[in-house]
Amino acid sequence: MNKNSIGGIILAGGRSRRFGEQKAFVERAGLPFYHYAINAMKPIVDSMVLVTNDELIHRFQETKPFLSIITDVDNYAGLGPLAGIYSGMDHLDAELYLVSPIDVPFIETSVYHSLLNHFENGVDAIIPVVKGKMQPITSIFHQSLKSKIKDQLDQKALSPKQLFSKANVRFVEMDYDRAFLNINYQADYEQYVKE
Ligand SMILES: Nc1nc2c(ncn2[C@@H]2O[C@H](COP(=O)(O)OP(=O)(O)OP(=O)(O)O)[C@@H](O)[C@H]2O)c(=O)[nH]1
Repeated sequence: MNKNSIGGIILAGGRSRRFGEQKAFVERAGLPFYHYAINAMKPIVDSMVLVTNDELIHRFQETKPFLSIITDVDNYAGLGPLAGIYSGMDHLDAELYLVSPIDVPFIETSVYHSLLNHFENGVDAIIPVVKGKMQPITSIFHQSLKSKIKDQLDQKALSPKQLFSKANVRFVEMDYDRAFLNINYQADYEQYVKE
């Protein structure tokens, strides 16, 4: 793939311990959650990768040709969202990466369009802040962060906050209501998703 392109990374290697069953396959309006992440990015990206784990990979095989399904690179498997982002960057060569978890069933393409408006040369990441809370994995990462993420993973420093302290990050206040709503517990599902 060319440089100066936009890739999509869908983080799908979590264990859903709090939810109690795999969140990716829970449905909103008849569509599994992870499809909302795919659909939000699809109009913008040149290609996309979904990064999961050995246990789940077979369950994602029905998806589309523009989407690669991979697992975290061996050394960092299961180390959290940064491991997934690194693995996605390693698989897809792009300049910018739109990143999404699989538990945001109201995510919209407009979120990514708005974030992209804040990109300029030298920016390493564009991170939304919604109601005062940073949303590090519904965000945009520049390829310049790949080696810094690798350094962090090597040191088992797994927090995005630590990464951002070493990078040129643009934090963008956003006032979306549901787009960033992430479903961690069954109670969240009952309250916000179930119709
Ligand atoms: N590729 C990859 N994705 C991950 C990893 N850990 C978490 N994720 C994904 O990152 C997103 C946010 O993770 P969490 O909300 O903590 O999800 P989780 O780990 O499944 O949930 P809990 O077990 O309840 O903490 C979700 O889309 C997860 O699937 C990982 O080690 N590798």
